[in-house]
Order: sequence, then structure tokens, then C-alpha cells
Amino acid sequence: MFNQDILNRFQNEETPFYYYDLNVLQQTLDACTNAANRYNFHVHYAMKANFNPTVISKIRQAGLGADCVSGNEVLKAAEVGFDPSKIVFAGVGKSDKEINQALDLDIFSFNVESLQELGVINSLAGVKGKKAKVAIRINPNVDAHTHHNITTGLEENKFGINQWELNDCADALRQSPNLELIGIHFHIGSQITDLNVFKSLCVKVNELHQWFEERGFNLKVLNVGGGFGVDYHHPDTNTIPDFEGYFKVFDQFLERKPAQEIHFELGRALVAQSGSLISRVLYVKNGIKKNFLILDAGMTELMRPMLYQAYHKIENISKGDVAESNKYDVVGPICESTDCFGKEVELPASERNDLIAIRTAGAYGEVMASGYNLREKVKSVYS
Ligand SMILES: Cc1ncc(COP(=O)(O)O)c(C=O)c1O
Ligand SMILES: N[C@@H](CCCC[NH3+])C(=O)O
Repeated sequence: MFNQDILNRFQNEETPFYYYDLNVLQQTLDACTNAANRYNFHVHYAMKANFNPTVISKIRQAGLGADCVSGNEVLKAAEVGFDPSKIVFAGVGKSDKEINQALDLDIFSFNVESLQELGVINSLAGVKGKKAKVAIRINPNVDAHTHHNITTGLEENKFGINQWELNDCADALRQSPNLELIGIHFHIGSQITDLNVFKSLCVKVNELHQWFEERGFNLKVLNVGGGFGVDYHHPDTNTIPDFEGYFKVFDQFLERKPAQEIHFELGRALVAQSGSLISRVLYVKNGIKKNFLILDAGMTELMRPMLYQAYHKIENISKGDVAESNKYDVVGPICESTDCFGKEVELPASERNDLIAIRTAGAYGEVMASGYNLREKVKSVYS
């Protein structure tokens, strides 16, 4: 990924920064849209994964819709040119202000996460003399077999409406003149690599789809969310996720009516491999039990390893393949003991000023950066 031209360019940049390889991003988008088009599936990009302006503008140009989780994401999506008819808005805690902003934009759908929220959207739409399009986000109680902290579709999770509330939900919809039910929505978790999980989701969606049809609701949309994972261990040899295999599962196992639209909300799978966090070694500290590489990037720039014990491949891109290697705990400068990107990482013998790449950082990296310790906002570089 890092040829000599790029390395020369990096030498002149102040670190740390996010590097986005826009070719990788384009290849990923092409692979996704080609596979989705084959099945006539609609993909909305989950903006929460990365709302860097250059990245989202490329995604918009690829023709995807936007899946938003806050009023500001909805506004940003519209501002960068996503057609409001392709914007959906999920989230367990939509404020009145956020709902009103989305109503003003006439977005495609509110993915509603509680009975109470249905009532609030009905009232706010009524005040504006509008009919809001809604999809019911149902908690399907399907185990995503991913990290506990990024599972969203189990009964213990706060997301979506529980199945035992669906009768009340159907009654509320019948009594809400300012709502139009367009579909049902699911999202069971993130970084899912076992496709059987999606098969189980399809079985559940079919069951709940039928439940609504039996009660006289004609669903235009089945939205199965996102969650498709990437290979954090092999960013160079398994760069583009197998979108074809992923969509095929839904084509095979989801029962859909001829005019019905199938919607997806992919985030990580589209952007993760195109981004790396680039930093410099500030100090090498050799201890009795441990050697530390102290970087100029920390948990304030990339929080995933500290928050989820997530693995990211770490490379010394200044040294390349040299014979002598050492084991290091690769840490940041932040005043927290958990500020560690990886323990006992095998790297070439490293020195002050070497450039270190932390790979597969294009999703939930830059967007989760913080200003803790009064750190500067992290910059971006593109090629
Ligand atoms: C409702 C919803 N849709 C889509 C996504 C995108 O997930 P991912 O980045 O795993 O594809 C998320 C995040 O997990 C989400 O909460
Ligand atoms: N932020 C998480 C994913 C959460 C997805 C949003 N529900 C991660 O870095 O893996």
C-alpha cells in the first residue's frame, strides 16, 4: 500500500494523520455497487463510520444513499448532496429538534426505535401538516457473534422495538394519521464475519415480514441494516470484502415480494481498508520486562484498540523488511495506562522518527477522535 512516492510524501507531513487511499475506496465502492446492482439491492452508507468530507463525497458520487444517526449527520448528508429521498435516520434518542430538521428535509424514512418515538414523530409531523415515512426498527434477538460491545440486536441491547411490543406498535400505527409505515428495519451488530449470522437474520425478517402482512400492512421496504465485517489481519491481501457472497445470502434466504425494495446500511465494509493512521515514533523505551514504542498518536486519534481491545495491524513503514526484529508494546502519549495500540507487537528494530502505520483504520477511526489532553484535531492526507 505504501510505495516510495507515498513514503516520500509522508516524510514531509506533520504526524499523526489519517491517510486515505482513494483508489482502494473506489475499488471497494465499485465492488459493492456492482454486486448490489446484480440483485437490485439498495445500499445506504452508514455515515457514522466516517464522515470525512472527501470520503463521503466519493461515496455520494458512487450513488449510495445515507444512513444517519443524528440530526447533524442528516444535515451533513443533505449538505454534501445526498438526495433526501435516499436518507434514512435511525437512533434510539432522536430529539424533537432533530426530528423536525429531518421532517423539513422530507427524508426517505425515520427508523423508529420505540413506541414513544412513534407518538412523538406523529405529533411533530402533524404540526407541520406532513406525513412522515417510518420503518419500525425491530430487535430480532439474533446473536451477531461479534464483540459484545458492538452487538445491537439482542434483548439486552437498547436498540429497536421488542417483538412483544409489536401488537401495540401496529395499533399505534393505525391510530397515527401523520405516519406512513414503509417497512421494517433491523441491525444486529458490527464486524460480522460469519455469513451464517445473516442467514439467521433473514429467517427472522421473513417471520416478522409475514406478521405485518397478516395484519394488513403492505411493506415497501425490508431494511436489513449493515454489520458486514472486514479482515483486520490481512489489509493487503484481503482488501475488498466479498460483497458478492454477502448479498447472495440475502438473495437466497430473504423472501421478498416483486416490488419490494431491500435496503442495506453498510459502514465499515466500505471504508475501513482505505484508511490508515500514520504516526512517528517519538521514543523507544527499553525496559527489563518490556520494550515500548511511544508514538505521537494515541487513543485520542484511534480509540478502537482501547475501547474494544480491537486488533489493528501495526507496521513500521520506514524500515520495511529488515532481518532484526523486536517485540514492543506500541503506546501513545496520552495520560492513560490503556493508551496502547498493541502488546508484544513484532516489528523491525525501530528508532525515533520511524513512521508507523496502523492499518484498517478508515472506519470508526477519525470520527471517534477526541480532544482529551487538549490534543489537536487529527489531519488527513489523500492519494
Ligand atoms: C442502525 C445501524 N445501521 C448501520 C450501521 C453500520 O454498521 P457497520 O459499520 O458495521 O456496517 C450501524 C452501526 O453499527 C447501525 O447502528
Ligand atoms: N464503533 C464501533 C462500531 C459501532 C457501530 C455503530 N453501532 C467500532 O469501532 O467497531
